[in-house]
Amino acid sequence: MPNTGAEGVSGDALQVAVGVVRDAADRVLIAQRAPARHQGGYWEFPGGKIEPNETAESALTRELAEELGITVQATRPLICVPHDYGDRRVYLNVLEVLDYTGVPAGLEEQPLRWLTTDALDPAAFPAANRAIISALQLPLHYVISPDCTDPSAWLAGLQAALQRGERLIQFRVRALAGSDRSALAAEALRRCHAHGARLLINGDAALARSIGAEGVHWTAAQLQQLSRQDVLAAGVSGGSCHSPAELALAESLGLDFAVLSPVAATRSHPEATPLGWGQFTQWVSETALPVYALGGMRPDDWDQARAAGAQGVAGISGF
Ligand SMILES: Nc1nc2c([nH]c(=O)n2[C@@H]2O[C@H](COP(=O)(O)OP(=O)(O)OP(=O)(O)O)[C@@H](O)[C@H]2O)c(=O)[nH]1
Ligand SMILES: [Mg+2]
Repeated sequence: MPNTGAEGVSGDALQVAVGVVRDAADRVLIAQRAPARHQGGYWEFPGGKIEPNETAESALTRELAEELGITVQATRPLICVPHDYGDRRVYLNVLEVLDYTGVPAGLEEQPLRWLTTDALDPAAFPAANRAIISALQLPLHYVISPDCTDPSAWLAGLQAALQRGERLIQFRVRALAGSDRSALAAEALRRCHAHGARLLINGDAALARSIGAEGVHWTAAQLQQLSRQDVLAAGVSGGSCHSPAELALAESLGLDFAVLSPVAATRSHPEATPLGWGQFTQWVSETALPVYALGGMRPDDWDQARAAGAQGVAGISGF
């Protein structure tokens, strides 16, 4: 996992290991921080400071034994979140606990709750946790639609993706205009909702609003012109990024996630120089946002993307 321990871009930030513990009903465990502690009163995911000789996983194993009385057996990185509280800079290394023994109990008298990920309200958590909650609510795949010349073939492709289990779709249709385009978007949204999937409209907040889509996918050019109000009004916001500066802008605008490309060479953008996983990992470690890897990705590449610090993979062909 990127940037665990005292080295790297996080500088002198306090390194913290944070765990997402699930029950058999797939609810996640949260605990309330005592009033006198840093960010006291807020709810948190259990965890604590990483000692100098520990990895994020070994620190989490120790903290969850101390705080909850459980034994962690297996973890997987979810997201890393750098955050500056003003009085303290933290770098949260968030791990999903895939397997544990024991029954979690509040051994430090902290109140505990189990919630579905949909029920997690960022306002109840420290500010850094907004990114963790976004990551928990976003799937491993982000499907970007191909352009549309034949609406019935296009809809059949969408239907196949939904039937395969895809749950986050970007409507990226530029070859149609006017009522043809809005009718296709409305039909796409209807089909998405029939499968519990969310639809983001590429570059067109007005269309998203008029059909009631979940949100907008902003182009890199649009990010340069946007305000935080535009982002708030859009619902769920994703954005296209190609550099650390664009990732920082997306984060400061309050987007929910970013897509960083191109990771590998692609036919759709032959002129662009691929980042490779090394550059990708470095840049992603510096942003709090969940980031999808785009460019030459296949659906099965999600675990390699996760290991590089990504939320998952995005793509058009093959998805
Ligand atoms: N455990 C945890 N810490 C978080 C979360 N979000 C967040 O910003 N933090 C910050 O991470 C820092 C370290 O966490 P901690 O206070 O649990 O550390 P710890 O268990 O070692 O506690 P201690 O200070 O009692 O020894 C705190 O500044 C806390 O505000 C979260 O979801 N879980
Ligand atoms: Mg703690």
